[in-house]
Amino acid sequence: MNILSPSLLSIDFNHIERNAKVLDEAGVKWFHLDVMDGTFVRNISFGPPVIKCIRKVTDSFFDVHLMINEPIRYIDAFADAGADMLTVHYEACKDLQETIDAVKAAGMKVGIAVNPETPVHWLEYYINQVDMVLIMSVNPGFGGQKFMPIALTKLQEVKALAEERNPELLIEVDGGITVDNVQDVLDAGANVVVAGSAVFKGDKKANIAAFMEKLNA
Ligand SMILES: O=C(CO)[C@@H](O)[C@H](O)COP(=O)(O)O
Ligand SMILES: [Co+2]
Repeated sequence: MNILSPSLLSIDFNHIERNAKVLDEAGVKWFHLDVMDGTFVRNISFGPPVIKCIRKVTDSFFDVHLMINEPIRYIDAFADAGADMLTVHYEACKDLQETIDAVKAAGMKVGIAVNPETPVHWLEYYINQVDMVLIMSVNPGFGGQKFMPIALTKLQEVKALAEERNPELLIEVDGGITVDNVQDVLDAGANVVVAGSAVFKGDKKANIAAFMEKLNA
């Protein structure tokens, strides 16, 4: 069963309660929450206080994508805000092992995110310690960018590694995913698909239904 994780970066925050309800009713079980610090990426989004507010309007699984330097500093704050999983960037952690251990110790699931230009061979040291690997298919920082095909090769590499060492691994892909290219990422090994603009532009319900059809085919 593949998972759709809509990126709330593209949601209308003026009507967060109503919009969260639309997602829940459309069968969405995960919310992808993009946290940006203006330093690791050239954009600032939101942090724990906003996540805490969203937590009040939904029981969905909170898949929190941390695009922040040294995320280890904020693990307890995100746990308190209601995060279910923290995904930290390989490129943003001084000590990845210590960060993974700290997320687990705080009672959350843990993922590692990898930028488009970062290779994935080193993942073999961590793959059986984490719940998810996130392959970025755009340079992180902004929604609405074009999908980078380099992600397909990396998804295949992660899938092969996971089959050997962690068959339960969630493999997420994030950036530029649409109903037209989602099949390619599923075929390459993704089982969790993030989509922001392709979900929230236009008719949300129809967009989600179109994604669900492909994800559950
Ligand atoms: O992490 C990021 C961007 O850095 C993503 O989660 C995007 O926000 C997804 O948006 P689309 O590319 O689907 O519009
Ligand atoms: Co993201």
